Amino acid sequence: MAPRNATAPAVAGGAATGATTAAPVLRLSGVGWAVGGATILQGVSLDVHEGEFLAFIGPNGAGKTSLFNLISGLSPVTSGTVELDGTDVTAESVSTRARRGLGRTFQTSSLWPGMTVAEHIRLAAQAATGGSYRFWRRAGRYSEQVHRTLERTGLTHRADTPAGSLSHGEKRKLELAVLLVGEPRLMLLDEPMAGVSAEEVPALTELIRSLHRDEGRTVLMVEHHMDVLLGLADRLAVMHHGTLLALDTPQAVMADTTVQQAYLGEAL
Ligand SMILES: Nc1ncnc2c1ncn2[C@@H]1O[C@H](COP(=O)(O)OP(=O)(O)OP(=O)(O)O)[C@@H](O)[C@H]1O
Repeated sequence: MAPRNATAPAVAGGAATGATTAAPVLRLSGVGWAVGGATILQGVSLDVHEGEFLAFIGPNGAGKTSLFNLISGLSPVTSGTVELDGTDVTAESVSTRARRGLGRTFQTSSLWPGMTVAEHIRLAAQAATGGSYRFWRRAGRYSEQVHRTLERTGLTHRADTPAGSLSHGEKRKLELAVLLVGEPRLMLLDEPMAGVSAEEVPALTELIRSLHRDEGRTVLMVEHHMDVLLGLADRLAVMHHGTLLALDTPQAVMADTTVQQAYLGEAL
C-alpha cells in the first residue's frame, strides 16, 4: 500500500511556492535494492519539490542510508527509477548526479585530520571547477570563495585549524562547507547531528535552516533527533523494514498509530 501523501507537494515552509506545476526535484518510483540475496529496500515512491525539507526517520536498519545511497548513485537500484528534475538518472553515476545539483554528506566524517578548515574548502572549490589537486599552487585563485564559505558556515575563526582539532559540531559544519562549495540545489544530509554535543546542536540546526529557508535549497535529511526535525521539516518520511511506511506532515506522522506501532514504543 502506498503511504499517504507520497506525491503531495509540501508548502508548509521553505520556498515551495508554485511547486505543483514544476517537475519534482526528485522522484522515486518503486525504488528497490537487493544485495547478496537480501532485499534491503522495496517499492519506495515519493516526490520531493523545489524548496522542500523532507526528513527521514525510522528504526536502526530501516534503510534510510541505503535509500540515500540509491538517490545519490552510490548504490545501483535493482528495481524502479530515480528522476532528478524530470530526467531519469537511474543509470547515471554519482558525479553526473552531482553535476545536476545533488550533493550529500555522510554519517561518518569524511575529513582529513591534518588539513586545515580553509584547505578543505579550497580543495573542494578546486575540485568543483575541475581543477587539479595540486592546491599549493595558485591557491589565491579560490580565496574569495573560501572566505565566503567560511562566513556562511560560521567557521571564519577556525580557518587555520586542522580538521582533527575541531569539535564534532565544527566538523559537521566543515562537511557542510565542503558540500556548499559545489552549490547543490538538492542536499542529502545523513545524520548531521551524529556525535554533536547538545550545546552545539542549536547552531548546527540554525545553519541547516538557513541553507533551506534563506538560500532556498531542497533538503533531505536523515536524523534521529525529533526535536531538531520538528523545527525544520515540511514532511516526515518514515522508513520501516526497507519500505516507506508513512509520508506526511510531522504532526500527522506523530499521530499515526501505524507509525507508533512500528517503533514499538520507542519515543518519536
Ligand atoms: N552493502 C550491504 N550489503 C548487505 N546488507 C546491507 C548493506 N548495506 C546495508 N545493509 C543492510 O541494510 C539494512 C539497512 O541499512 P541502513 O544503513 O540503510 O539502515 P538505516 O535506516 O540507515 O540505519 P541507521 O539508522 O542505523 O543508520 C541493514 O540491515 C543493513 O545491515
